[in-house]
Amino acid sequence: MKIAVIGVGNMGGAIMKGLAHGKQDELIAFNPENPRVDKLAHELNAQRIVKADELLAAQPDLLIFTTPAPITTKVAAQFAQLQNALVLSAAAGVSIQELKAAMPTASVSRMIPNIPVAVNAGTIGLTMDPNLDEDRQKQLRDAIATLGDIIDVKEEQLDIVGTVGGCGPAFVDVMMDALSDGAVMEGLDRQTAYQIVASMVKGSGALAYATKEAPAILRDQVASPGGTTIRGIAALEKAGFRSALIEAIKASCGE
Ligand SMILES: NC(=O)C1=CN([C@@H]2O[C@H](COP(=O)(O)OP(=O)(O)OC[C@H]3O[C@@H](n4cnc5c(N)ncnc54)[C@H](OP(=O)(O)O)[C@@H]3O)[C@@H](O)[C@H]2O)C=CC1
Ligand SMILES: O=C(O)[C@@H]1CCC=N1
Repeated sequence: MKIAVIGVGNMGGAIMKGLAHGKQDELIAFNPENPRVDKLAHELNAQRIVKADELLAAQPDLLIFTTPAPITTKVAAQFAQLQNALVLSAAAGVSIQELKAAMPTASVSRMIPNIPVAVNAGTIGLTMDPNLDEDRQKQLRDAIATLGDIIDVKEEQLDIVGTVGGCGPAFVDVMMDALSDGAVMEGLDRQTAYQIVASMVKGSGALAYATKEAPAILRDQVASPGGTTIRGIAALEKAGFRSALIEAIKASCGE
């Protein structure tokens, strides 16, 4: 499949890296002049295109929009004449209706991915164009399957899915940074602290994902009676850790 990523910044670059691991696609990096994008395209063996008319001529099968949300419909309008291409937008908060106004004949679907797609461990909330026939739905799903877990959601659920799944890695990064600081304060060297913390988060996520247990049940399995963990949990409660995370989700949702 010929896949053009439109806007090769943090998310577009992560998607390109994840797709490149699959190696079965022809990738196009569409972005204004930028040496960073030239370098990435070179590393991933992707075609580099700067001008809209060149992208039209290349006739991609799938356009993935990872442009800044406020300009996405304007950018999309440049490709309105592309026939038969699938369109998948990752722009947070830009509706299918708005995108269809910019590309009236295109089939437009939306997703909210997250940065771990770069290592094929992403979480992707997907709202498929309801007018796509089964073959085309399969084509689109197969095109992004290698990037990680795909969770089908209604468009109105995409914002909250996007917040938890899309912004979530940054919240976890803050937590990992703080845990590493704590370990360094107790004398561990920083690099070892980062490795331990990343491995621990990976394992905790894998266990929760595999067992589908409520996080509270998993927590109770760690916190031995009279042990060290419950003391740490009490300290987290005192500092308002859980409340801070709930507030973070609310703030990211615009409340
Ligand atoms: N970052 C994330 O984790 C997630 C991001 N998203 C969505 O992805 C989109 C991009 O976010 P993010 O990657 O963080 O942002 P970045 O700013 O890192 O990337 C945006 C990219 O778009 C490029 N760009 C700017 N103008 C144009 C244009 N006219 N045509 C083509 N490309 C253009 C920029 O180029 P240059 O820098 O060269 O100017 C840049 O490479 C947003 O819509 C966001 O909502 C969704 C889920 C998660
Ligand atoms: O920060 C943002 O707006 C984007 C959307 C989800 C994650 N990053």
